[in-house]
Amino acid sequence: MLNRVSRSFAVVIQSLPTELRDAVCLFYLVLRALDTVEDDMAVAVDVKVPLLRVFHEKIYDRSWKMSCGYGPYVDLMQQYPLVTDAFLRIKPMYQKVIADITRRMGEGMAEFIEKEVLTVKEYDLYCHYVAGLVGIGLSQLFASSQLESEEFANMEDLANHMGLFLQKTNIIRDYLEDINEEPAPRMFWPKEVWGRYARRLDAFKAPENAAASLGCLNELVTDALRHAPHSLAYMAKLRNHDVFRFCAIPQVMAIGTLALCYNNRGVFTGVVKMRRGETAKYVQQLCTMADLHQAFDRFAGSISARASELVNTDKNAKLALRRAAEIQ
Ligand SMILES: CC(C)(C)CN1C(=O)[C@@H](CC(=O)N[C@@H](CC(=O)O)C(=O)O)O[C@H](c2cccc3ccccc23)c2cc(Cl)ccc21
Repeated sequence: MLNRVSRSFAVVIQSLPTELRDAVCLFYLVLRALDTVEDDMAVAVDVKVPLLRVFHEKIYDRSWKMSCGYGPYVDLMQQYPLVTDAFLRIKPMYQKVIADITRRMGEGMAEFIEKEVLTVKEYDLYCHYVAGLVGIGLSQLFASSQLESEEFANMEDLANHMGLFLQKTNIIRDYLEDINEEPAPRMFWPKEVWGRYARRLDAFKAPENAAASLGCLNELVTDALRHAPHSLAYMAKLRNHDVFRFCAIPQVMAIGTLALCYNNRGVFTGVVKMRRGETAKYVQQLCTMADLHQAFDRFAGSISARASELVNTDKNAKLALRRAAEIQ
């Protein structure tokens, strides 16, 4: 099931120590199911909101399943009792972490079903709900398994930054995929930012708005870079090699994707993704904090180089230079 819903990440989960692998795998599948409910536009709001809020109880109910979702997730939802059977077999202390995060995330998603992301504060709050909480839950699983120290049971701030870094990168990268979504695109770019560059968010697709689209894109990439030093601080505390790789690989992919996106019109015309060859290289060679700093330095350096060329035309270029310097 896991292999069908994720590509490279499934490999990374499977390299976790046995003690954690099943718990993290189930955490991922429970979150995927919750995300499938949130994303399914065919589910009426007055059904979806209560379901998001009660989902943390459904994950204990062997009879629960649902016909919703798209692509590989339809199977996941139809065969959900398989996930529940496995969930009920892991240790109760792991079940509790997963259920508590699912409850907090479901509440947060329900809050945003009928609310647009307007301010950067709401942008951070939405990303906290859908990704920051994942980091908080993973940290609690790491602590409970005793593969990492007790301090991870209570590291909400740094764990939250880990999630925001990944989620903001996805939101920035997926502009075109999200804006072309039928029937109603759900956009998460904060209006407080894009509203200073255009009257409508879809205006960035038009070539005549290229300069405005790049100004907005660069500001959002610069905002996402804010989280990188905290992600590095979080990962520096990890002691288990497999847990470190599990956390570090998505973070390196994220800063690599941000470097690719910076000042790149490709974000508005096609799909911007790191090449498989490049990602494979990071999956192989990422072992130590030195490797991690080297990877972050490389991508932060690439953003610095381009930002320094924009200092005279892009009002955020100086801030981008400062943010990148904090990382190097
Ligand atoms: C929204 C998200 C960023 C949390 C999704 N998320 C991640 O992005 C995956 C990576 C992933 O799914 N990559 C996709 C590629 C892609 O989506 O572009 C793949 O198929 O390889 O990693 C995260 C993830 C991994 C390790 C540590 C984390 C700390 C805080 C928050 C999330 C953390 C994840 C861990 C768990 Cl348990 C559940 C979900 C996630």
